[in-house]
Amino acid sequence: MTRVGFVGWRGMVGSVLMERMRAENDFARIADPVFFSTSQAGQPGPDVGRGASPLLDAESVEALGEMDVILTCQGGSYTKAVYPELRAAGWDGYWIDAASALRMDPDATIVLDPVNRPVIDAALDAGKRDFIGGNCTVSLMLMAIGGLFNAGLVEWVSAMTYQAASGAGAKNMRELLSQMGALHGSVAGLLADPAAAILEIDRQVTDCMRAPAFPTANFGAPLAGSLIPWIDTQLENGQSREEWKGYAETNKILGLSDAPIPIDGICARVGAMRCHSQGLTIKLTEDVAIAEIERIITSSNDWVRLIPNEREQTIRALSPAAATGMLQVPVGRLRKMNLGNSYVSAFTVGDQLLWGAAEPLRRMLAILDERSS
Ligand SMILES: NC(=O)C1=CN([C@@H]2O[C@H](COP(=O)(O)OP(=O)(O)OC[C@H]3O[C@@H](n4cnc5c(N)ncnc54)[C@H](OP(=O)(O)O)[C@@H]3O)[C@@H](O)[C@H]2O)C=CC1
Ligand SMILES: N[C@@H](CC(=O)OP(=O)(O)O)C(=O)O
Repeated sequence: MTRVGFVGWRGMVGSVLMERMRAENDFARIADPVFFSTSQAGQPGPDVGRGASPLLDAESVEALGEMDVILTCQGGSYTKAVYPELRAAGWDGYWIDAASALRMDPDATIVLDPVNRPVIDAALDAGKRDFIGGNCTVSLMLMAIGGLFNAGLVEWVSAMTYQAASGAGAKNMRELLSQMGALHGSVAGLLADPAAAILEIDRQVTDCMRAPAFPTANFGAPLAGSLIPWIDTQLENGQSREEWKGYAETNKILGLSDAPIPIDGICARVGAMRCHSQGLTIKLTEDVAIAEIERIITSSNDWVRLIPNEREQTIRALSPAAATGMLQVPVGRLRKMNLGNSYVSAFTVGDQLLWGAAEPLRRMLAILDERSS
């Protein structure tokens, strides 16, 4: 690959991407990595092994138009503003994007290559140029149980999610910690006294959480010590946009949009930092033994980790505390449900900044390199 332009590289998702690219020595494969910024043009860019060059203006269609590939983690507003102008100016390079803006565009492909490499290859063969990372919750669900979909064993899925603060952005992660600190601070004296009444501690914590001074500017509601059962905007059918993405994006990723598999559930924000968790009810197309389901899941990609459905292993390995910062995607609590033999439960956890955001983009760049060499 010759000229690859990076936009949004210093944000939260972009920083994770940079870390991963450095760790995998990806920059060695790029002849000319070029770094852009919407706010710091002219300042020194990152040194990825060739010294630091000045940042270019991320809003300059002329400078962007020089790139063979543009990878952006800058966000949907940026994509909506810059992408149409760039294409209108005749740019026909590859556009790789973390934002949702272009995902459902008919010409765009949602990338999650351990699950949909054939869909990506077919799009490249057809001359497609837009490759977009999927919604974090969807990508993590498919990293966990994509094998069952690809084996044709899924009739429908209900996904109940427990999503981390990071999905809402860096400011929200800070706000979650501020909320935690405020709650602790409101009862620190009582906590130090083992004889203090727990119901008094609880009353003061609740008062703190409901007080106008409690920091909720970003979430709009308390998250620490509570949860928020709504993510993203409201649709007319009563779904949240995050819930809608579960159906629309899963089927697009799998190339099933003509005969979509029903997927629905409720998405909730919880006080985890950067790992999304999901409790899944899977209706199988046939009665398959749990051992066979486990075999299909474990053999579906190199990152999924089966956690036996036992208490000790589950509480040790199937949690945001265990999965954060890891590329492995643990999945467990697999069992047949009382609902009938073709109903299986599963619980999965994954780092939403890795497979949920940066990793599929990094790998798409590697696929372009692999196919060009
Ligand atoms: N957060 C998530 O979980 C996910 C996000 N996405 C997509 O990625 C987009 C970016 O998300 P995210 O990385 O969380 O956004 P950030 O707010 O962390 O970063 C976005 C941009 O803000 C600018 N910026 C301004 N001040 C700072 C600062 N102090 N430190 C770093 N950057 C700063 C940078 O652009 P500049 O250099 O131009 O000023 C940066 O690229 C989202 O809008 C979304 O579309 C996709 C999947 C998951
Ligand atoms: N909406 C996700 C994060 C995200 O950025 O999703 P998307 O890439 O689909 O906009 C969350 O809050 O957890």
